[in-house]
Amino acid sequence: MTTPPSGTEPPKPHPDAPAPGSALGTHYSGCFGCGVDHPTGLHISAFTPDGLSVEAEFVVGEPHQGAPLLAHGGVLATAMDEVIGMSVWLFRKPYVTGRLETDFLLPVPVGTTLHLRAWCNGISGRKAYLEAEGRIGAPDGPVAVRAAALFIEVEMEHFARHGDAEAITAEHHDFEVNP
Ligand SMILES: CCCCCCCCCC(=O)SCCNC(=O)CCNC(=O)[C@H](O)C(C)(C)COP(=O)(O)OP(=O)(O)OC[C@H]1O[C@@H](n2cnc3c(N)ncnc32)[C@H](O)[C@@H]1OP(=O)(O)O
Repeated sequence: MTTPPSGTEPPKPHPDAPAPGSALGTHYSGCFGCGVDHPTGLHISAFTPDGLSVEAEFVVGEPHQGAPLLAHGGVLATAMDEVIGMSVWLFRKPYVTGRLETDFLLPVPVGTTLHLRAWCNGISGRKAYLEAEGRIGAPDGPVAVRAAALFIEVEMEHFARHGDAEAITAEHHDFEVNP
């Protein structure tokens, strides 16, 4: 379910994608993954090297423990969800996570800087097929976490109907999507 149908091409950069090297802001200051105002969130900040993928660092701290001095798997899955969500926004449509598969390959000690990367393998209709990885200590360090995801395109109305779309658009004018 997270593999694109055969024949699906990897996407090209959207004409309005941020320029290569651009930092990506938070989509909502209260977001648990990237919100700058979240008191206990992951505070992930990211950039895009190429308008197609996202890179970020996540420092695993004591609030993220599962076993003593080791990261909680659910926190690591959240970090994967976040960078994948940031990467699919490069295509300038709102998406939500439909399915998120996570492989935990190595324990991640508190104090680790996890180097995250997310990219899109293809978009078919409303479905975007994405992957992410988290490497320990360096961009070419050992892979500790891998994720594959299916994100589903929604209308902005999804956030208004189920949540508070105005809170997003008030902070982030990129989200004033006019389909
Ligand atoms: C403004 C931007 C803000 C960005 C925020 C990013 C935050 C980070 C990412 C997240 O964590 S998002 C929060 C967690 N996710 C959710 O809350 C989504 C909850 N689920 C839903 O709202 C709906 O189930 C969903 C919008 C995903 C789909 O409902 P729909 O009624 O619009 O579509 P439908 O159920 O017909 O599914 C469309 C297609 O996707 C497929 N699909 C949907 N969910 C699936 C699933 N879980 N696994 C596999 N396939 C799935 C479905 O089979 C179908 O395939 P086909 O077109 O081939 O028939």
